[in-house]
Amino acid sequence: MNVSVEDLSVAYAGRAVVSGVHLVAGDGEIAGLVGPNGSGKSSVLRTVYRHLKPAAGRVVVDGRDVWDLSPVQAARQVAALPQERTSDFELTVGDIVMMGRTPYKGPFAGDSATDRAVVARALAQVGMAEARSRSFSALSGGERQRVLLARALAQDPDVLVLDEPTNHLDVLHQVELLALLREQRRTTLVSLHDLNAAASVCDRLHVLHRGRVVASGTPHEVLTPELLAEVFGVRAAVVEHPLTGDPLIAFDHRSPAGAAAGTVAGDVSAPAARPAAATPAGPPPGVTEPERVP
Ligand SMILES: Nc1ncnc2c1ncn2[C@@H]1O[C@H](COP(=O)(O)OP(=O)(O)OP(=O)(O)O)[C@@H](O)[C@H]1O
Repeated sequence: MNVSVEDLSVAYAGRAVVSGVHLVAGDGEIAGLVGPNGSGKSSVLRTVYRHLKPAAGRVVVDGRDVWDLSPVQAARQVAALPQERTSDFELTVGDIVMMGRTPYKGPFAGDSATDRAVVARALAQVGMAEARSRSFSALSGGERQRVLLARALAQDPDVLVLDEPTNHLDVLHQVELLALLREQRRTTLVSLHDLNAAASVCDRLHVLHRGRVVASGTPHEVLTPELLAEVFGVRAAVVEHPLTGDPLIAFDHRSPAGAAAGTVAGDVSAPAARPAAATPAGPPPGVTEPERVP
């Protein structure tokens, strides 16, 4: 099932933070949203999982604007792992994941055998089957994250929306979560700060900068040293991953992009300049000049 975000604008209390955004996730594709802090990734995703109404534009799933659907229809189509965290801390892990079955239950209906089987499967998929009776509040941040992903999977949606799903996860659990996403073959929109993770898991990337999409394409097309300098303000080489062939970004953790001039390579004592992205000189090839959102 296709998702397309068309000419989307988002505002908080009248202040526009996202403007004129177009992006797509094709049927069964994983589309990644990447961009610096505050670039608008969560705001875009909130409009897809109906947490936030667009100021303008549409979010179209399978040909229909999600904002025209009933809450139950929308919940069967789109499930989210949001950044807003649940406050239902007194519930057990099983209770939390069972919430994902709500769109399939009649009023006052109990849990069916199917509901229980789906919940058990979702917990097993995220490696939390043993924790089913534990209190959600007693879990670590990473464990909670995996339980909330299980809740989204139990919702059996056509479209998954995941806002920073690898937050709090150790590296093995990050790898497992990304592998699980790939296995799902569900249309997925995911925001990720880890660009190497995004390069390996996403079929398509959309780069947000100051509330606008400045580049879209495959990870190979999008993740260039020029874009990384311009948008993220970092110096990096992009090489081929020796194990997977995916783009592998080797960041220069010693100095930001703007510090290159006058800095002796390897001399960490040299003073660092401000990142280039703070005062962009012009767009790199293939990158549309980002405009400031008023
Ligand atoms: N609830 C809110 N009320 C007011 N402003 C908000 C709210 N949420 C986000 N913003 C503002 O909107 C802009 C975009 O924020 P958003 O969270 O969408 O960015 P992001 O790319 O997801 O950032 P991050 O990578 O830091 O999570 C920021 O300037 C932020 O301060």
